[in-house]
Amino acid sequence: MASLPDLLPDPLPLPTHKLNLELRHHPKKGRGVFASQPLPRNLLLDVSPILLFPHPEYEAHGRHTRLDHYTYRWPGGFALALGLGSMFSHARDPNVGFIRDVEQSVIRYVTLREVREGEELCISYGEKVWFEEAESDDADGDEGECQRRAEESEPETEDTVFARMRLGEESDEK
Ligand SMILES: C[S@@+](CC[C@H](N)C(=O)[O-])C[C@H]1O[C@@H](n2cnc3c(N)ncnc32)[C@H](O)[C@@H]1O
Repeated sequence: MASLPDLLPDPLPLPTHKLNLELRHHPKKGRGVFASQPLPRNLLLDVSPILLFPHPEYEAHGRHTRLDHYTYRWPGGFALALGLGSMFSHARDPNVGFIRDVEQSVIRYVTLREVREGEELCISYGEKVWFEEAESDDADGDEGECQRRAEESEPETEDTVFARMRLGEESDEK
């Protein structure tokens, strides 16, 4: 996950996005989404359409490929978030929550608290992840941090609880 072709610019600005965000490469995490501007809490960051792989097709093919690092559990199969949705790194204390909208076949990503300029935007993939979690001070120090120090975090309330909708919450596999 860590390799990035030499010719790709890093960081890569996302000028067509309405917010000032960019993709940055981390040696252990691979690419992730960073805020290039301060963001308020409860801000809709992205509405990512999903591509659904029905169970039989996924079990026969997708499960055995890199796709399996990206998919969300979804009624009827597994879903790949198109666009920014597939680029968010994992954090145990995420600053972004996601809501699966099954009817519209999209996932909405919303900030759970204020985000500083330069902070990484992370969701929670769940309790059990399938990779060795990179420490926030591995490479970028504070710049790569998804988590604020506890004293700076807002207390969890009912409207932040959707961050607990884990990627693969119904499964032991993810
Ligand atoms: C949904 S993808 C995220 C985008 C990915 N980083 C990329 O460059 O395409 C999930 C993968 O990112 C990596 N990853 C995400 N969060 C991580 C973390 N906190 N520590 C280490 N690796 C992480 C893992 O390799 C994981 O399988």
